Amino acid sequence: MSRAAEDIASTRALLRGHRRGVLLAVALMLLTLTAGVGLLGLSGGFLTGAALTFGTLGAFNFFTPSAGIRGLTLARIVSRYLEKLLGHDTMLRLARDLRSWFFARALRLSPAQLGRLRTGDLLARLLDDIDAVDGLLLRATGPLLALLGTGLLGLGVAAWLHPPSATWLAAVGVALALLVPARVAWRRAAEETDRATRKAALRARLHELYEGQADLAALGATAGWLAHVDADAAHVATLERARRRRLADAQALHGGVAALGLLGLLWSVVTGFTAGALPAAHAAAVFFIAIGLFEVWSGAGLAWQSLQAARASIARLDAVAGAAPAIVDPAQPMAVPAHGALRFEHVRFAWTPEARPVLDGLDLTLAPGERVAISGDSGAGKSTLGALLLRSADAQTGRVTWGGVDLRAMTQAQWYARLSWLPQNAPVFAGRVRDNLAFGAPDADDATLWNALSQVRLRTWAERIGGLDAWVGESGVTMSAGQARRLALARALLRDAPLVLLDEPTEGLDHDTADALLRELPALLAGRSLLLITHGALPHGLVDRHLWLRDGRLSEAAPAAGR
Ligand SMILES: Nc1ncnc2c1ncn2[C@@H]1O[C@H](COP(=O)(O)OP(=O)(O)OP(=O)(O)O)[C@@H](O)[C@H]1O
Repeated sequence: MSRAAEDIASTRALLRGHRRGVLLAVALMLLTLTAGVGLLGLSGGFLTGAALTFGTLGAFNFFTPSAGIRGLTLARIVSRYLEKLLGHDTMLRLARDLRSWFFARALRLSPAQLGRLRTGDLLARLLDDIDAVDGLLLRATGPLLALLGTGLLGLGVAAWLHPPSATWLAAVGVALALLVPARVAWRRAAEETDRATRKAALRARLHELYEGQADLAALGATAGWLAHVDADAAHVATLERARRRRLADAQALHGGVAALGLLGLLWSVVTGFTAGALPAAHAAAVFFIAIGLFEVWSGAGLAWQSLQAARASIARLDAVAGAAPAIVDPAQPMAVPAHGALRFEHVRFAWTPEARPVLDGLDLTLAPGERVAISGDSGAGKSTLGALLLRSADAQTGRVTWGGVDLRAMTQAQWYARLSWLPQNAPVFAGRVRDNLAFGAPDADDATLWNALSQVRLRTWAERIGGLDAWVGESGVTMSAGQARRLALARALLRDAPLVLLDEPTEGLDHDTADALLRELPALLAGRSLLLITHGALPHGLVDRHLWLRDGRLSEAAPAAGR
């Protein structure tokens, strides 16, 4: 792609960027089809002419048509070869660019925006919908243009040889051009959208079956889930069958109309011949051109169907890729100090316009180097506060500032460089221990990585499994929950950022390990500010202030027992 992927606003705009390759492939397609039809017409005319002048070959121009046949044969072979080569190359480039573009556009959206989509649905857009779209130009619009072009050329030659036959042929062509799309595509847009949506739902359900396999098995719910998968699959199969039936109907319709068309044409050329208006060789040429055109036009049904499917998929891709991101970088970001106080000023935030505000007039100041813990009932809004800090969403009123600069006045990259974060469900990635530690601090040497492991009490574990280059499985399957949590904590602490946000850092750890880690945390932070979200009891001296989140605001007073 010549432009930055994320600047292209729609699927069609991205497709337009490939128009040169596509136009060339369509031109080659047109040349191949036209050479095929021309070959059939010329051979038919030539054989008929040669047969009728049998024994008087001296009077028959043998050389011009046979040179034409050789020329068309060669042209057809070469253009077909180039068309396949170029067509596939263009399609693969389109598929590549569509995928990276869609991915880049989806990544611009905030986690809250993306979170509204099921992962399986996103996957379906990335795979099935892009499959339907990458062939749009070469399976749908390209062939339709080529069929039209070959048709017009064929009709032109027929009109030159015998205008009445060309008129009849054009009438049959118009009938086919109306009847075939009417059968496969007319008023089918909603069905194509439904088919794409159902396929995505099936993929999402299968993805969730795979992800939740252990829980479903433990709850004895696998059979029920599989029944849903079967029902979804049956629905998709019904839609696919209906689609294939429509295509088969259209082919049958095409065959019937073409057969009648040929009979009519035969009558027309025979009449022309017997009236002396049409030499036999020309009559045969017109007849064979018609056969060639009907053969070529038989691809129209599939092309129309592909066009409909691609349109539905374009709409699905644009629904994600065309969405405006909730968080955008300012055009002229302000300079941001390396260190400063973090401030929430009268922040009010609701996840949706209809929902009650989770944070309602919240104020908080975290001085440089200060350590503050925030607790509250489940659902009180602690993670929401973290989400605003991470800019997954922005406050509806009030503001969050760092060193006096509103977070919205700086770029996300500027802000993230100042923040280190341990989320509640911190991922462990399939890869080496080293990879899992170092992606927030890529320049850290081995000694620093080992030190980080020691700080979170994972050194012995790491030595036992083979050191920094040992492999850990996806989602930490080769680790205990506590080990995975500590690995993620080590990663957060390794990052050289002035503000550390830890969301339940000791979740999953036994009491003694948790207590020891928390006691050591101030030394590990080495003067960095800490915002600690926690449910648990805190050892003395860990934080400077312990605040409670209730009714959307923070207060120093712990809730009364029994609340
Ligand atoms: N992405 C989201 N979209 C819509 N609503 C959300 C979202 N995240 C949280 N909420 C809602 O916001 C409210 C506060 O949730 P939040 O996760 O911030 O609470 P919490 O204090 O962190 O709870 P817990 O201690 O159980 O983790 C809840 O009512 C929750 O349903």
